[in-house]
Amino acid sequence: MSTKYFPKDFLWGAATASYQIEGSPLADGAGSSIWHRFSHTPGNILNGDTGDVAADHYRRYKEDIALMKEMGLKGYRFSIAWPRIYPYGKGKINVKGMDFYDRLVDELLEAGITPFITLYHWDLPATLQDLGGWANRDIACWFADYADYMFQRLGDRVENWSTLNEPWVVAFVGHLFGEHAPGMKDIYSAFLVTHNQLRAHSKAVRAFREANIANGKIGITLSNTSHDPATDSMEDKIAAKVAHEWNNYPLFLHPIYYGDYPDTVKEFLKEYLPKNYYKDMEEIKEEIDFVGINYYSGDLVKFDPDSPLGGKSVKRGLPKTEMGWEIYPEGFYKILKGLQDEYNPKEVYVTENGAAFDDKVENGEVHDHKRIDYLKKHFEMAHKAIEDGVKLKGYFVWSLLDNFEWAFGYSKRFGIVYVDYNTQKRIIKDSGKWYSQIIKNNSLDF
Ligand SMILES: OC[C@H]1NNC[C@@H](O)[C@@H]1O
Ligand SMILES: [Ca+2]
Repeated sequence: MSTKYFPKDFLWGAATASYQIEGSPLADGAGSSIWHRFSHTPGNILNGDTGDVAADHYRRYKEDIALMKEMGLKGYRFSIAWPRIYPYGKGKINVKGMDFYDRLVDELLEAGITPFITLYHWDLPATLQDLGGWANRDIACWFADYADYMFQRLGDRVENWSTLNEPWVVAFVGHLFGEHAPGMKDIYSAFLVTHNQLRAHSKAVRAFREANIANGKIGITLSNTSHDPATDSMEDKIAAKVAHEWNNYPLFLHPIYYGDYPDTVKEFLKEYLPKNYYKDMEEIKEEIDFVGINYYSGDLVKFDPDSPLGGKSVKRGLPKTEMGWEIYPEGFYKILKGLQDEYNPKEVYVTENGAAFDDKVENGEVHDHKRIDYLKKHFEMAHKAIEDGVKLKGYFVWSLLDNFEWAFGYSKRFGIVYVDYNTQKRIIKDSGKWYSQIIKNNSLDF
C-alpha cells in the first residue's frame, strides 16, 4: 500500500445542475423551461416525477453550502437556470432570479469554496424552444447575450466558467432519441443542434474575452463513454473509432481546436451535417482555457452494418451501477489520456464522475461502500493520468446531492449526500465522509 499525492491546489469538488436540485422552477418571476414542460408532459418521466421540488435547493442553499464546508469541498460546480435570469430567454431581466445566484456565489466565497459555473445545463427557456430552440441559428446570439450578462454580473467573483454541459446529450438524447427535452426524434435537427451549440459556445467565449475577467478561465463540458473494439478486427476497430469521434469529446473539440468535424463524422455522417456547415468553422474555431470531462462508463463496440454509425454497443459482463452502466475505471484513464494526446488542452477538469447505487438509510447513516469503491478506482486512474502528463487540475464528483435524474426522476441516487425527499433531510453518506478525508489529505492510499 503506498500513498499517492495529488498536485498542490488540486480542486476537489462536487457538481450539481439547476433543474436537478433547485425546485421552485417558476418562483420569483422565473420563466418556464423545456424541462419544466417535458417533466409535466405525462409519460416522459418515471413515476411522473418533476423538478417542482427536487432537493429544494433554491430555498435551502445556505444549508447545502454549510454541508459542502463541513465536508471540506474546495470547489462547487453548479449551473445557472437561464429562465430565472431571462424569463423569456432574452429581453427582460428577472432581478429576483439574478439575486438568487448573486447570494449563492457570495455564500460560497464566504465558505471558502471556489465557484465553478456552467451556463447551460439543459433548462432552456421554453419561449426560445417555441422559436426553434437550439435548431434556430439565432440561438448563438441569444446564448451569447445571456452569457455576457452573467459575466458582467458575476465575473468580479467567479473565475471558472463552462459554457455548455454535455452538448452531445442535448443534441442526440434531446433531438434524436427523444428521451430528453424537447423530445424530438430527427437526426438532421440533432446535427443542426450540435452545430448551433458550437456556434453559441464560441460566441460566448469571445464575449468572455471582451468581459476581461481577472484570472478568468472558460471551457466546455463534454460527455464521454470509453469505446473499445469488441475484437481486433479492422471492422470493429473502425466502428469503435466512429463511436468515439461522434459520441465523445472529438465531435466538439475537433471544430474548436482544428476548425472541422472529425474525419469519421465527415465520412460516415456527412449526410446529416448542416449544408455549408464549413462556413461557420472559422467562427467556431476559438481558443478555450480548459476542457471539462464527464465520465461514467465504457462499452465494447462491434461492427454492425445495420446501424447508421456502423457499430453497436456490446456489454462485457462487468459489474454495473444502478443505471446499468458497466464499471470500467480503465476507460476513465483512456478518455483523459486520449484527450491530452489528441488535443493537448491547456487544462483539464473532471467536471463529472460518479455512480448511482441503491442507497438505504440505516440508523441515520448510509453505508454506500459500492460508491466508495467506484470513486477510489476512478481516483487511482485520475492519478495515473496526471503521472502520464494529463494536465488535470480538478475533479468534481457527480453529485453533491441525490437529485432529479432526468427521465429516471428520483429513482436514481448519485449523491455523496442522501436526500430524504419526504422531509428534505440531508444525510452525508459514508462516501461523503470518505471523500472529505481524501480532500483533506489530498492523497490516496493504494
Ligand atoms: O447521469 C448522471 C449525470 N450525467 N451527466 C449530466 C447530469 O445532469 C446527469 O445527472
Ligand atoms: Ca459585478
